Amino acid sequence: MGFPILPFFTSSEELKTVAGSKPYLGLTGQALLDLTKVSVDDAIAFIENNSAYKFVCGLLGASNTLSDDDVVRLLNNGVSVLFLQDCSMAAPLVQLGVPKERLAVLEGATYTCNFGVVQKFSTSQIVEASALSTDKLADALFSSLKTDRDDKLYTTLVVDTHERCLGLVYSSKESIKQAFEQQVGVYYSRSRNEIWVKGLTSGNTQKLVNINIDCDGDALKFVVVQEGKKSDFCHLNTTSCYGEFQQGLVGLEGLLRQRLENAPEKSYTRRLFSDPELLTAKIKEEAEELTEAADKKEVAWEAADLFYFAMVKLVASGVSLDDVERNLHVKHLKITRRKGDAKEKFLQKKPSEESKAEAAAETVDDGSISLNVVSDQDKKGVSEALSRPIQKTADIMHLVNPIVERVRNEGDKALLEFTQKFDGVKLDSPVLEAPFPKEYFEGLTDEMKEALDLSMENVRKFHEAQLQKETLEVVTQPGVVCSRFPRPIEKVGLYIPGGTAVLPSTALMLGVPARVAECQEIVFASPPRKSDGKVSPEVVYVAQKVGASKIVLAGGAQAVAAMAYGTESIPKVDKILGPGNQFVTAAKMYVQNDTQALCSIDMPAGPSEVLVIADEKADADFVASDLLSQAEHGVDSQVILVGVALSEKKVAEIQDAVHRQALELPRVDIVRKCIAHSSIILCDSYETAFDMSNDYAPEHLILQIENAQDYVKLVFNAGSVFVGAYTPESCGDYSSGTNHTLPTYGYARQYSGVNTSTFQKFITSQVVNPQGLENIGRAVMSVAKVEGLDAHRNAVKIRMQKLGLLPESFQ
Ligand SMILES: NC(=O)c1ccc[n+]([C@@H]2O[C@H](COP(=O)([O-])OP(=O)(O)OC[C@H]3O[C@@H](n4cnc5c(N)ncnc54)[C@H](O)[C@@H]3O)[C@@H](O)[C@H]2O)c1
Ligand SMILES: N[C@H](CO)Cc1c[nH]c[nH+]1
Ligand SMILES: [Zn+2]
Repeated sequence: MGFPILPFFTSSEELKTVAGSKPYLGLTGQALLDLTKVSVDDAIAFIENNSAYKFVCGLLGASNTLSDDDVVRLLNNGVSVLFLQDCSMAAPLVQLGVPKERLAVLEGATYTCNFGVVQKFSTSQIVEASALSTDKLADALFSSLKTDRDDKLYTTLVVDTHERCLGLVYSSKESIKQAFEQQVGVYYSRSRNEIWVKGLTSGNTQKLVNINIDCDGDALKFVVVQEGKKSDFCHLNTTSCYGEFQQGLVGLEGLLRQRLENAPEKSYTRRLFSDPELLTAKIKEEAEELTEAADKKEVAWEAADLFYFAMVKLVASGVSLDDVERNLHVKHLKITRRKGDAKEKFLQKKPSEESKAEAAAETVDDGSISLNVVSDQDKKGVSEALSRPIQKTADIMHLVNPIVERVRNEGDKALLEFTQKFDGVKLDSPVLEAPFPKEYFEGLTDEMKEALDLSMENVRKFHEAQLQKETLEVVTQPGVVCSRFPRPIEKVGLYIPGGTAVLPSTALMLGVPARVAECQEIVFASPPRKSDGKVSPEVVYVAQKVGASKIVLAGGAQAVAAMAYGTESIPKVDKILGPGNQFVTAAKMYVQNDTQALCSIDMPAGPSEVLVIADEKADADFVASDLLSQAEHGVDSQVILVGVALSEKKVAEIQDAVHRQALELPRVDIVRKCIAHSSIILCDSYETAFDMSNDYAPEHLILQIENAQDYVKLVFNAGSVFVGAYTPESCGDYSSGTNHTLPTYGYARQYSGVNTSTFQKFITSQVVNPQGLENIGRAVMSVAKVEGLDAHRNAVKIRMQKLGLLPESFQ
């Protein structure tokens, strides 16, 4: 259950003064810092200097003003959980790499923490530290505590700071109050029937460190430091009421502390304390022996030796095991980890690929923009490298479902509200009707028109060639003619992303084939610009050219919902197509599954990704430029280089080119985050490289290898392939003629990218004449019989009997 009050520190000043003047606040073990007012440095200093507060949380303001770096710094330096006032604040933090369980979102009037302990904090339990007193803390405790004992005492477990049980005692309300006031172990003695200040007579007093309640509120736990000469808890002069503890690390620490004070002059421990060189040598020696130990017994033996000498070092340096454990705890809270590579001098030379990968990895130690390097022999590493940086479906759906539901139920009103919330634009109407007003084309240059026209023409040529117009006809048996004919999907909704970049190219990639397929109504949707609430003139130009009837001025899940269900001003469409971020993709998947929406989608086309297969002959600059062209799309994009027999030198050249080119890009911050979850995988053969690629099923596959065209036959899963050194992926993004709306997340295993048939459906028909019925009728009847579907059978039997194709007596 935890302590029922969360002291709230509302300023840096308060942190310094109140925490010092009210040491009893530390007994709660927890604190919430207002991160809109407490500086990051002060928050970290507070955690470092106040070890009593083991569970320190931070409250982010409704619109988080902390930079990503500050958030990471806080979590890496001991902040356990971030309290969020609004659920929409969670997604960007999760994207940043903050684990979900480290976020407590305000729901109703309660923050729920699921990290370390499961604890719900209602806003009434979050109380300003300056307003708290020992009485208030005790009263809050009493309101959560219960006892079923006749004497109304509370069962109290006493443990030391290593959570080892010292004994079981009882507390009364008065003893608890005194414990708060004095911060020492005060209980209630049942035998003497009076308040019992532990150690008052024996001298074995206790410093009280923490008070806590168990999960169902019927037992207290006091964490204490046993003080006094022998540090015994039990009246039988043993450390605990269950006897002495086993001589583990804590016992060794105690023993060495005593030895530090009184070890005989010539004893070995004394020598160690007074000869730092000897101690250093012993630690190294034992560490080496541990690395060489082979069987379990040997490893345990050598580890114990190493711990012994390490403990001598701790005691000699005045460092306690508590300090080490606190350090481990803060490290456990870190959300970014060091690479963990060993220093050069400790590395033994290793052969071949593995060493190549490690050597290459070492170049990324310093904030440079470079990819993680793994060898294909490292199966776990490869699997991690190829896992996509996306949120779990359940998590993203949790955010998207309420948006879709609200737009579905409240139409334009909800749509306009979400546009204001997520895109920062307040609009009067969510839709722009064709013919589009002149002012929407302002800023469009002739050069841009020409570029768009050229791209549209190439996309038209390639997609028109794909158009299936003819009716397919096959005579399966004499008298049985089967056919299939295409029809355009009537109303299509085309989503054009506009979050971090405006993509008029997507408008043409979707609009042109919709036009080629002769869809009757084309509706565009794209997020409006913050500056003036319009969409870019390039998007409007394409909309006009392909004959779109409307542009929905909205983005994200809300735009998808509006087109799927329709609103007062937006028509419901039959199919939604187009790429987008995780919210857009999740909303498309939602509406596709809702039979009430009656709306299909093209495919899951989420954050862009590319896999480049390169060999030693590849140009490092070309490879780097292709990786970066997809990395700049978004922080959740991923780029992978599979290197076939690459030399160390080549890997270094590529890393160097990535770094150099990235620094020149305006979107370097996005690139940096994308590259952080992107990798180079080193392998020996083209076959292995293609196996890996087929397994990953990338949206884009680039082949920068010798005789690239010959290897296309090895491609089984990919959205679109870019063959040879002079085929950058950007050509497909804009102008070559292929479509750039492609399956991501590995869905290239089962989906094709957008093509002309994506805008069509195919209807089959058949004609059966008497001769045909004679040829297939008996088969139909037999199968219908075995299925027990007599009406099916009758429909054939009646006809065949009238035609005289069956005897009258046929049953
Ligand atoms: N697979 C493909 O074929 C393909 C093609 C082009 C682009 N893309 C990808 O499309 C994506 C475009 O993403 P984008 O973000 O730039 O634009 P977007 O238009 O897809 O998304 C922007 C919208 O997301 C919504 N949003 C943002 N934060 C939100 C939050 N916290 N909660 C709810 N909704 C929120 C807002 O409504 C905003 O309008 C990129 O990842 C890019 O890589 C993919
Ligand atoms: N590469 C993206 C598809 O993943 C499409 C795009 C549009 N503009 C630039 N690129
Ligand atoms: Zn692109």
